[in-house]
Amino acid sequence: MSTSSAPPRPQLRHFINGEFIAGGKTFRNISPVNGEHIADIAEADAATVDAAVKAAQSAMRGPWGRTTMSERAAALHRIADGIQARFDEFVAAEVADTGRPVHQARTLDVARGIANFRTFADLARSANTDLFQSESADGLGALNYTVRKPLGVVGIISPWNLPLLLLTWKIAPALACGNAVVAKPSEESPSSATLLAEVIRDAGLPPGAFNLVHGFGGGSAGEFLTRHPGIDAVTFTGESRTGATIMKAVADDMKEVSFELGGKNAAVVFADADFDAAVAGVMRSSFTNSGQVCLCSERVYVERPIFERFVAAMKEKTQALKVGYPAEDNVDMGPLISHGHRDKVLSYYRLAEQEGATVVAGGGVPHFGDERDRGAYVQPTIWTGLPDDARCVTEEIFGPVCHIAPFESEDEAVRRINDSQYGLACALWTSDLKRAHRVAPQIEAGLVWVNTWYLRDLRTPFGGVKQSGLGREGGRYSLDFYSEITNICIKL
Ligand SMILES: NC(=O)c1ccc[n+]([C@@H]2O[C@H](COP(=O)([O-])OP(=O)(O)OC[C@H]3O[C@@H](n4cnc5c(N)ncnc54)[C@H](O)[C@@H]3O)[C@@H](O)[C@H]2O)c1
Ligand SMILES: O=C/C=C/C=C(\O)C(=O)O
Repeated sequence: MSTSSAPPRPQLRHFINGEFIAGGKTFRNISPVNGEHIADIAEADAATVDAAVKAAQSAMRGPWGRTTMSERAAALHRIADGIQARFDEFVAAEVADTGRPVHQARTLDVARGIANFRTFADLARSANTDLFQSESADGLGALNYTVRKPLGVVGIISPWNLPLLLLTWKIAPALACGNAVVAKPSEESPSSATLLAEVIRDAGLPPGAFNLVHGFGGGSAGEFLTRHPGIDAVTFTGESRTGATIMKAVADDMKEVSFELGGKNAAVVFADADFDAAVAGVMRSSFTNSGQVCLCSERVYVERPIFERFVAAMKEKTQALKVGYPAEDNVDMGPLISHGHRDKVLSYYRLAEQEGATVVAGGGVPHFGDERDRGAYVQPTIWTGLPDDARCVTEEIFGPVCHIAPFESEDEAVRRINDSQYGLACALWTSDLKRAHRVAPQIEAGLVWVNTWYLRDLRTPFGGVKQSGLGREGGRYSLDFYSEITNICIKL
């Protein structure tokens, strides 16, 4: 087809001080479904990031810095209304960038984008602060109370795996607490963030309250943002090693940081579990979003008496997964985010065989015989037979793959689950709730689900331990992170 008849590709621009601006350099947005060039994205240089930070600082000195909590809550609800009104456009944006199933984009990604704004609008409006009636030497006492004030300008850096969900998970509380924001989405998933900037503009936030810059990490927009002296706090979601790099970048300025990092999460299935529920749950926690969720289970431990039966059941269901186009009926899995990420995942597929794995299912690339063969698809994969110290059992792969191993006792399972540099999430399957209450607190992780996975109450603390993160966000934990808290003592 002649390119002259092809529709013009979208040009995705930065959003600074209430206006969309193009940058000098651009980079390509490539579809992971068929490898086509679908958009061009402006790449922010240091001057562009500086303009965004200065716009945010100016907003803090202007109308946005003088808003009340109620005014901000109303603004967040208007943003949620705006996403709702353009729901299908947000779905299309997420699907174009990531190739995910349309039904997932609808029921998870965009739905949570709306929920994030509504949750923090309501939380901010209803949140209390502390008050203590204190004793004093003269017996007359004192009152101690706290006030929350904005941090100032918050730099938000987000990943590509749940683009809108994870970006709004940070933007909503940051704005609710009265901060101004400069956000940089992943270079792999710029589209829904750009649409969000339109919605925020149309919701009437003052210029500079929210700013969006596109680009890469080191030596590009991400690093320019974290190193900018006008940034008061950085909230980052991404790989652990990136978190360490950012921590070094902000150390001299002692900026507040919140890190949501990598994981090598375990699922543990006891023999007394509801077998079918556990199989269905581990299928979800292994293959949702092509395994590209930080909470996914790449390590599965199954109590010996049901191990063979469990592996057979997982094999059957994994081989039955429908891998295909985002809009196909009943599609279970789309491609990975990019050809580069696919090459990383396939390198682990090869490594597993070198490390001695038994490939129970998958292990390669599906063949479609059409344009999808130019996409970033891999087969959902199951391994057994690897030792706990195998790289495929210790390193985060971030793809549709899990290793299943048997265990003999509860104590052994806990020891092996905790033998990891990561500590983000764990899914525990048992019908014995005394066991659940006994085992869950022993797990070195920020999040433990029992007889479910990725059931989210946005008021709860969310975050990881060890290499999986620093701090907690969610509910009042977000309000505390995105606020400066002052304690005031009044002598009576
Ligand atoms: N714990 C969580 O809640 C959570 C959630 C989602 C994803 N993740 C993790 O994120 C990773 C996948 O996402 P990814 O590949 O986008 O991660 P990544 O670390 O490669 O990139 C994340 C973001 O950081 C930016 N960045 C990269 N280097 C930077 C630097 N030096 N300075 C500033 N910014 C920089 C990128 O441009 C991107 O916007 C996985 O490890 C996954 O476990 C964790
Ligand atoms: O890929 C990681 C998913 C993180 C999810 C959240 O932060 C959330 O559900 O709020």
